[in-house]
Amino acid sequence: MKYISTRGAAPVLTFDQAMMTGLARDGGLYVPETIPAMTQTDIAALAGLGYEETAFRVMRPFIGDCFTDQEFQDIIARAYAGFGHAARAPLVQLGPNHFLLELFHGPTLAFKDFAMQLIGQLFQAALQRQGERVTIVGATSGDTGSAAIEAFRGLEGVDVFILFPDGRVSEVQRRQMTTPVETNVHALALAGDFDDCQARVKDMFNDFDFRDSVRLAGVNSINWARVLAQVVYYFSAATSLGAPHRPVSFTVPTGNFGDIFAGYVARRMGLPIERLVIATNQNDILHRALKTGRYQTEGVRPSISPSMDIQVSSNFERALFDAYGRDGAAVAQLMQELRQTGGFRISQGAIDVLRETFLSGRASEDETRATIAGAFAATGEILCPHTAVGVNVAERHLGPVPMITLATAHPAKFPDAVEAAIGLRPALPPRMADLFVRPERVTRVANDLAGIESLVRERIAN
Ligand SMILES: Cc1ncc(COP(=O)(O)O)c(C=O)c1O
Ligand SMILES: N[C@@H](CCOP(=O)(O)O)C(=O)O
Repeated sequence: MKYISTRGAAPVLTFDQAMMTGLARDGGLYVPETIPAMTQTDIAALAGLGYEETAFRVMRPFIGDCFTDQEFQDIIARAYAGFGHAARAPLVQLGPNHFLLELFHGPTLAFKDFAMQLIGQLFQAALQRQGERVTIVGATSGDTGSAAIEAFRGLEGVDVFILFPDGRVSEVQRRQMTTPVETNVHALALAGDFDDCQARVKDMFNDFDFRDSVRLAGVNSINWARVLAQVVYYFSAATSLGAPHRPVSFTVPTGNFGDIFAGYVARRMGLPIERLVIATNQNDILHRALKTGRYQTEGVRPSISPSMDIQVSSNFERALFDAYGRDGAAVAQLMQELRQTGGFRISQGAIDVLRETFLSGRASEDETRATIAGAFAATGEILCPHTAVGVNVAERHLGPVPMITLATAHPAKFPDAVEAAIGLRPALPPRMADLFVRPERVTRVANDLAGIESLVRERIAN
């Protein structure tokens, strides 16, 4: 299995090389040269299997010969052993033909744990072979950072630097990043928004001198391994509702487009997904792009679903690559236009292709609060604000095909927003009971590439 860049001008890599590389050297994102197909029989055989076995069967064709079957099975087993639910990703019914896929039973209470726990194990195995150190730099609007720190803290051979937008993550998210005591993790509060954090991370990858000298690696969903791990729960959820004999649709609370792109990959592999519905908050660039054909940034507006406060949605590039017939030069041109003018028009052919798979909707702040209140009153289920954005949009797309909305985080990560909607503060699990009394360790940084690079160099030299 080979991996190619969405901009068509970077070296072709194997799975483990693509994983350790992160962003391609032409600025693009790695994708598999071909998407492996699963037959109806392969998919039917997943029904009733445990999550780990499903994960092995779905991901195995993407790995090539980077790991033996036994190594890969052991890696998967270790990755999900710490999850707080036997099913790992349980499905609960929210209403007639509407289901919630609970993805918040991992160690940091968000869907990011599914991928981050796995790539923590994959990195460890790869680094042990190579005997080298790497420097991971990541950008977060709250959840990727805490999941990455949890997965990599204390790991031999790895330093982790996480840039988060100062004052724009929830207190639980911030404390998950700033309270671990391990000296290989570094929480950096940047004066700016998530897009600034993500742009500085990409700048570091595009500064080859810096990139090579610190052996830079990335754990954002620019890393293909992140997306791959998320493909699995689309299969586990769909087969438990009768796939491949019964199609399903998914609604996905969306920001950086990584999670929904994983659903797109599952569909391309043969999983009968009728529609993938993009649910955005008031930062609705993806919804507007689908509706109008123009991808236009507008500046981030802070919301009660802060992890989705994103305008430059990294993985949309992967979807554009396919929609433009895998024409890397065309994608490179769009991305240059985005950098220079803040937007671009999607060609008619490409927007038609995207609309065959994706629908979209936007939930306002009031609609999000009302959805949290409505779901609680009707079912007793407490939704996190991101999940509520998904549920609100999903409710407008219900039909004869079962709809599965991804519940992307635990409500206790966003107690203020939940309390404002239902008057109750959801409790953190007992293992996190002391989160609010642990001392914090954080470094404030300006939105300045050179300053951040020298801080990284200094810290890894000590
Ligand atoms: C809780 C939560 N929901 C939804 C999203 C959006 O996911 P994606 O960025 O993969 O579109 C995020 C951030 O990634 C998140 O943390
Ligand atoms: N919502 C994310 C933003 C980063 O997305 P990623 O999936 O590319 O890592 C977060 O919580 O940090």
